[in-house]
Order: sequence, then structure tokens, then C-alpha cells
Amino acid sequence: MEIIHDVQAFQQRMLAERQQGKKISFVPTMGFLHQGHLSLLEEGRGRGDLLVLSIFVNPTQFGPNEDFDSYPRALQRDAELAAKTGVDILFAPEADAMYPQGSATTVQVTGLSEGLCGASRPGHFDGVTTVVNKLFNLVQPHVALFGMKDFQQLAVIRKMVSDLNMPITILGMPIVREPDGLAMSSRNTYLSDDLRRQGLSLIASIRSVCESAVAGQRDAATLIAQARDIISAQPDARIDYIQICHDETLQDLEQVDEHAVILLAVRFSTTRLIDNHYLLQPVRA
Ligand SMILES: Nc1ncnc2c1ncn2[C@@H]1O[C@H](COP(=O)(O)OP(=O)(O)OP(=O)(O)O)[C@@H](O)[C@H]1O
Ligand SMILES: CC(C)(CO)[C@@H](O)C(=O)[O-]
Ligand code: BAL
Repeated sequence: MEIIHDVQAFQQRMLAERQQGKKISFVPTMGFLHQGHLSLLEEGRGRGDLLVLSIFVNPTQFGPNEDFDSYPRALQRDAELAAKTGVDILFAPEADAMYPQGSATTVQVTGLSEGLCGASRPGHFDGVTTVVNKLFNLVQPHVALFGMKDFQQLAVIRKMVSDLNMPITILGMPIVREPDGLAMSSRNTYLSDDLRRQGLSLIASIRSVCESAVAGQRDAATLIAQARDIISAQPDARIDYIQICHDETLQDLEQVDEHAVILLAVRFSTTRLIDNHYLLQPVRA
């Protein structure tokens, strides 16, 4: 596996690979790799001839009071895991090379990026779509893989790709969970044992509302109240949002149907966890 830090060198290398007719799979991440990331890489490996991973903690998607400085970073360990998983090229640029002085262009997906996490993290998705657009231009992948854990991010990226006629197939991959059901996330490392236990209320509430929905309760407000009760019982939980939305439009639904997804964001002390699930699909965790 080759590690490239320099933006221009990386772009030249990717152009050369494409000219050789390689089919390119791309997985963008912020690093501190876990099995969720590796599942994207494993799928990507089978989808192309060249597997490219980016690790870049993108400053423009963090708010001024968010965790950019403390975000976990472990490039050496990540590189070892990536190499074992079959990554061909790891791109790990510096922030000032990605955003040289004078950078003035952003990409914004209106509508879809405004509710849910967009409402509690103003500007977050503009940072995501801008950096993903830049990465897509550098890599020019055939296929790019994203996790469904970041459900709104996936919807926003699909919309950007469609609206801007990008010739890229976007694959959304299932959420990988710890054995006890907690969705894997780099930010889980912030949690004390006690907060981690409290964090399990996300999957507990998902299980409970999915059971009710499958048993016939289709009223979204009732199901949201049920989830809220389970999570609010945790002493350190501060609910950011619990919503039941249509999977493509992300509009709130009043009645549950096969498009209905429950989306949750909850702070446990300073750590913000997100999770989601299709209400009428079985919970495997
Ligand atoms: N548990 C998971 N299962 C499947 N995909 C995941 C999981 N966690 C993250 N991903 C995906 O990996 C990609 C990179 O995500 P990122 O590097 O932000 O990791 P993360 O663990 O989600 O970190 P964070 O704690 O910042 O949310 C995204 O497409 C994200 O959806
Ligand atoms: C897509 C992404 C790599 C853009 O920085 C990030 O938002 C992430 O890791 O999900
Ligand atoms: N996984 C999404 C990146 C973020 O929370 O900033």
C-alpha cells in the first residue's frame, strides 16, 4: 500500500491509474478506523481494481465549539489496518493543502441538509459536501462507499451526485455494531464505561419501537414518545432529536410505512451519538 500526503502528487497518480483503465473504488473517512470503516473497504475491494482510502479530519465540517481538536487520530495504526484490508492507496492530506489560502468555493445541498443533524450542526453538511466534492474530483472514482450510520450524510451525498451529474455510483452500507448493539463510531472512544452503558439506550429504543411498529403501531408520534421515554431514563442523556422520516426526502412522517426510518441524535455528556433504523425491518443487533 502506498501512502500519499501531497495533493498534486495524488491527483497525478489517480489520473495515471484511470488512464490505465482501472476501475476505482473510493472510501472517504476521517480515520481512527474501526470495523464499520473496514466493512466499506471490504465491499469496495470487490467492486474495483484499485481501492483508495482517504483519511482527512475535515476542519470545515466541524462547528467552532465542536471536537475538531480532540477528534481521535491514529494514522500509523490506520495505515496498518488499511494495508491488511487490501487498500492500494491511502491519501492523507494536510488541511492547508486541501484548503489553500484564498479557497472560496463551497458546495451546498439545500433542503436535505437543513434538518436533523444539519439543524443542530449548522454548516456541517456544507463542509461535508465541499470536501467530498473535492475528494471526488481528485480521485474520480467509479464507485464510492458510505455508511448508513450517517444516514443523512448518505442522502445528501446521493443528492449532490445526482444534481451535479457526477458519474459515480454511491453505495450505502449497513451499520456495523458492537456485539451489544452500539453502532461503531470513532467517537465511541470518548465514552466512559458508564456513558457507554447509557449509550446502549439508543439501540434499546430502536428495538422497542421497531417491535411496536411491526406489531401494528404506525403512529409516528407515539413511537417517538416511546423512544424518548427509554432514552430520557438515562441520567446523562440530552436528546438532540428523535424523528421518524421518509428515507429519501427526510421529511417527517406521521404514519409509518416501508420508507420510515427512525433517526436519533443524543448527547451523553459531551459525546454526541447518532443511530437510525428502518422501522419495519428486523433489528439484527
Ligand atoms: N458503524 C458503522 N457502520 C458502517 N459504516 C460506518 C460506521 N461508522 C462509520 N461509518 C462510515 O464510515 C465513513 C467514515 O466515517 P467517519 O470516519 O466519520 O467514522 P465515524 O466512526 O462515523 O466517526 P464519527 O464518530 O466521527 O461519526 C462514513 O461513510 C460513515 O458512515
Ligand atoms: C464523508 C467524510 C469523510 C467527509 O469528511 C466524513 O463526513 C465522514 O467520515 O463521514
Ligand atoms: N461521520 C460524520 C462526520 C462528522 O460527524 O463530522
